[in-house]
Amino acid sequence: MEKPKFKTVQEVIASGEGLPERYLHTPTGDIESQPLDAPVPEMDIPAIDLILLLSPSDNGRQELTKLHSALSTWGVVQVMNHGMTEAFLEKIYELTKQFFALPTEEKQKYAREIGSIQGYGNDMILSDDQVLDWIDRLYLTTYPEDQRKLHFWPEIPAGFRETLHEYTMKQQVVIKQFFKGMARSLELDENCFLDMYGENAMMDTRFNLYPPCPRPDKVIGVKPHADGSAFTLLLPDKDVEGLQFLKDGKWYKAPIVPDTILINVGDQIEIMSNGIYKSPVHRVVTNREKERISVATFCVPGADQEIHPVEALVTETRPRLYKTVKKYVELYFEYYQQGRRPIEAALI
Ligand SMILES: O=C(O)CCC(=O)C(=O)O
Ligand SMILES: [Fe+2]
Repeated sequence: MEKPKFKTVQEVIASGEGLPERYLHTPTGDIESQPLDAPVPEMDIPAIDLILLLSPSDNGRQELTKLHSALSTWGVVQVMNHGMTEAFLEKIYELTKQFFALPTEEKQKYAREIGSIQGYGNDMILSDDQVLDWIDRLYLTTYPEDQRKLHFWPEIPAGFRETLHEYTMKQQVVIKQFFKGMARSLELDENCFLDMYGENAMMDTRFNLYPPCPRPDKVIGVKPHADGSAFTLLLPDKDVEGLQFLKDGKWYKAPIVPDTILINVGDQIEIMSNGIYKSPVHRVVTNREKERISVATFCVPGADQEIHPVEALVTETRPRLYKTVKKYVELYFEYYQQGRRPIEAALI
């Protein structure tokens, strides 16, 4: 059950009352006890040419090898040749910035209702001791179109709705190509992931604002988590770093590569690939001076789809790791706010 809502981060700042205790992390004694703003090395992930992934040429095969290597280690790639122009991506960033810069009363028209995810505001608080994330967000289901709740879709700034619709349709193309590329990189039939993902798959887009934060050493933007999606398309801020991935117990920062889309594997591809492709734990740290913006789209299999390891990836040397799951995302949110990894519930 959701606890009462708290102010948005922008409202906390505007109130001038200082930093509420509810945002402060206390050291736990493990890796998380380092100051959150400790410098970390940059991760070494490739930029993948999306079109080449579907090409039978030698270059295409090399691209598949690159993809396989990145997804089986980091679980993350940057994608180029995704069919969206620099100007179009710029428009999405601008509209996001403009939305969050609107007066509170205007944004509150799209406020999230208690107990549900869609809309403007902050994430659900599920327990009294939940440490709050330094993030305001607008969360919208964008696909299929008949699932849209348009009363949450901002009418101001002008063009927001149309651009989000256009972005959704363009992402659809990328999603299909990426699923096929992943299947090919594992020497599977090109449609095998797409078939499991289902015709009734959904897309949710989350617009994120991380305002400047007075205590980046103790306050986190998004606490460590892995995504519950099949995979996630992310437009990270073009100038301000903050996204970090965990590998072998250490944090690494994601590089900023202009005009690429960052794609990270989510738990459901980890399950479908029988653990070969990793759903990486990641977090967002805050910045003292600069605000940060990002736009994440979660690709979620249809609610009646059974998600399980693809048969061809279960072998004598690689026994089946995961059970069959359905409606994984529902289970996910419960675990996430408790700081637990939902995928553990799917382990055999
Ligand atoms: O802001 C980011 O770069 C990442 C956000 C994220 O991990 C999420 O929304 O799941
Ligand atoms: Fe995430």
